Amino acid sequence: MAKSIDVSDLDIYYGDFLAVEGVSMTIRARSVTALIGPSGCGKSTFLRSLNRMHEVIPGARVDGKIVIDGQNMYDADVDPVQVRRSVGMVFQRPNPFPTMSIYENVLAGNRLNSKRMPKSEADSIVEKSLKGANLWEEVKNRLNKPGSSLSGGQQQRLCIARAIAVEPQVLLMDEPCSALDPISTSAIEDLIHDLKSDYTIVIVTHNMQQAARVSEDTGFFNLAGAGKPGRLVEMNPTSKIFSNPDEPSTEAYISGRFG
Ligand SMILES: Nc1ncnc2c1ncn2[C@@H]1O[C@H](COP(=O)(O)OP(=O)(O)OP(=O)(O)O)[C@@H](O)[C@H]1O
Repeated sequence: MAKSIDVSDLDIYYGDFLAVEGVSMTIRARSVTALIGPSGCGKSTFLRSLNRMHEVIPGARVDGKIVIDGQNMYDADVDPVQVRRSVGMVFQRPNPFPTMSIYENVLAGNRLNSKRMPKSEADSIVEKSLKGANLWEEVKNRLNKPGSSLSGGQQQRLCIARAIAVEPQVLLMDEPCSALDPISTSAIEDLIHDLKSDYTIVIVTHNMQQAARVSEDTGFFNLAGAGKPGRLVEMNPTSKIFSNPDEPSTEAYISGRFG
């Protein structure tokens, strides 16, 4: 079940360095939220805080709340491994396990999480996930070939299949198309469109057209100045951000005047 996410007063640190300050936003369930802004304003840092990947960096921490389904993910009794299971992530560069088969790549998260699984159940997860990632038809006859035998765009769809195989509630995507050609990018964008009926999706992108094409809501992050933390300047429906934003700096950024 897709869930909405309520972020309040979130500060994100690397040691003493405050990288992102005072973010509050609601990310709607079953919709796509795009995060845009100039380099270094903290988009990826914020994204990683949404599934507690940020804290794997020594000294990294957050203050504030991220509530999913009534539960603050940063409460002391919440297991970060469980959070990462329910909030999946897809990275900039496709990162399938290169020597592992396509079949085993899809199951990698399930194998980590669970007990032994009957072959029939594994087969059905693999088929369902690859269908969900729009990759099944292309690979169904070569499931035992290595993940590295696929094209870059196929590898990224394989990573999406791996992420959805554990049935997360939320899917985070950090510039998922930046290493892909336009045709593969278009396939991933179509896939994002299909996936949003089941998942809450948050995507970081440098590509304004992509944000406009795929998302319902957009958050614009910016730095108040050199050495200052990144902040969420404006969060609004994507159509408004790209036609009539509230803030002059959003307008300046989307019209290419900086960043
Ligand atoms: N592992 C780290 N340790 C210390 N500081 C970091 C680390 N990762 C990022 N930062 C700093 O945090 C700030 C935000 O970086 P982040 O990568 O989140 O920005 P971004 O908006 O995603 O940038 P880009 O668009 O270039 O990917 C930057 O000042 C960056 O130097």
